[in-house]
Amino acid sequence: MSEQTGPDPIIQAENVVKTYASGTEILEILKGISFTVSRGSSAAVTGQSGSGKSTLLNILGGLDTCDSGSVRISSPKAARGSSKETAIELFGLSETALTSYRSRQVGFIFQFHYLLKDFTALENVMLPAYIAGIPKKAALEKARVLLDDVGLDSRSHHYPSQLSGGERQRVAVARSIINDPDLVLADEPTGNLDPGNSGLVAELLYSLTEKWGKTLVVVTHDEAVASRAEIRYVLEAGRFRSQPEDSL
Ligand SMILES: Nc1ncnc2c1ncn2[C@@H]1O[C@H](COP(=O)(O)OP(=O)(O)OP(=O)(O)O)[C@@H](O)[C@H]1O
Repeated sequence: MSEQTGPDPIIQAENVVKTYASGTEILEILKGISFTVSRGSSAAVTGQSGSGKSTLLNILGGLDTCDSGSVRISSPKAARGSSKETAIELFGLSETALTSYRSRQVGFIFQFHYLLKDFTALENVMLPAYIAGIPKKAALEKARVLLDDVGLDSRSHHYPSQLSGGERQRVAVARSIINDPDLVLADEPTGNLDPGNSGLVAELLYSLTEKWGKTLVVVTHDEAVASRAEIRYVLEAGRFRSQPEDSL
């Protein structure tokens, strides 16, 4: 177990346990993980294939649930409008509340971009906002600004098949923040890219914290991506190594 405590934690995870059943066997993937991530910081999770990195990220994103433990996600102080802390506990949250959490409070970037092939880059970026109830015109305008920010304004009417791998992933980055989440979770975001495009996407990822004030948790095998994080966690045999590597 390893723990980092910051002044304004956005993630506070305690004793997170996750098992999977495989036939008659119970696989204990996460064996009681505790950690804190400060608002506006970046954290990288590395570890061997199968060590449970995606499982952990999915739990943080409300895409999967843990067997026991606690995962608290707190709201920003400014939004709270008072000094009283408000945090949601993901463990045990209803499916409806989890859906709302996934849609509004967290942005996802995956190894495979999951852009919808029949929609343009602009439409792909705007869709989560539209689905969340923002009127189409306003959602399109927001998407246009974000595509500009990721350097793809000239590609906004291109379909995914007309974009390069790196461009598709930049669209996915823009899409991840269209609903202005505090937290962005990225799972192997450069896993499908050549080194040049990986560098561009890594630059963009870390600008999420530096320019937009987001909190970034990235799972990666890419040392160039992991080395830029403020905190590094290494998953090993269901636990974090005793101390994060290269913590600032
Ligand atoms: N739904 C499931 N049912 C059973 N076992 C699962 C399930 N999902 C994941 N696992 C197992 O849990 C372990 C952790 O998987 P996970 O995808 O979190 O690893 P990872 O560290 O992200 O791996 P990689 O680096 O290869 O993506 C693996 O052994 C995997 O086979």
